[in-house]
Amino acid sequence: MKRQDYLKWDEYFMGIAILSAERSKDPNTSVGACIVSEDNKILSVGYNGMPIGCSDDEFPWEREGSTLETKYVYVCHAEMNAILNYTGTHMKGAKLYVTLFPCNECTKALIQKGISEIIYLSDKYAETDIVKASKRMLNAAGISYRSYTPINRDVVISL
Ligand SMILES: Nc1ccn([C@H]2C[C@H](O)[C@@H](COP(=O)(O)O)O2)c(=O)n1
Ligand SMILES: [Zn+2]
Repeated sequence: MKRQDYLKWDEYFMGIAILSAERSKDPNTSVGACIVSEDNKILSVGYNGMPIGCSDDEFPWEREGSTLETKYVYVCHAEMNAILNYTGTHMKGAKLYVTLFPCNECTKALIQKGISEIIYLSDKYAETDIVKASKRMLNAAGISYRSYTPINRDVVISL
């Protein structure tokens, strides 16, 4: 009889998004993303981080202060990195697994790339206009989004 406690697709791909987030240097919010084809092949992964050539040690990670001394104007979002890291030709019909609901800017890019479903872990900024704008665009574009249902299981990786 086959193993019964294998990871189901949602668990596997959200697990990869969570693991990808562990690469982030953001001290407040680590985000991971995993883009998966219609037939459950991983197309790309990403996490939030500074652009290539912009040192993690020199660019700011502050949340508050003058605009140029906060992270927001520099950091690449996990979803944007996942899109940009993809080296294939098309992602039409693909799904996005992401640990935090996409912002409006990433949502525009996800729509334009043909993403058909978003599965997210946290929606902690749901009350912000940024996320409200994302949902408005996703609703208009007919793209579904759903909250990942945790299975309350620990998967331990010893490194
Ligand atoms: N969907 C998102 C939303 C945000 N991010 C990044 C941008 C920042 O590095 C961090 C949020 O920082 P906070 O304001 O919570 O201190 O997460 C992303 O990659 N994807
Ligand atoms: Zn974004």
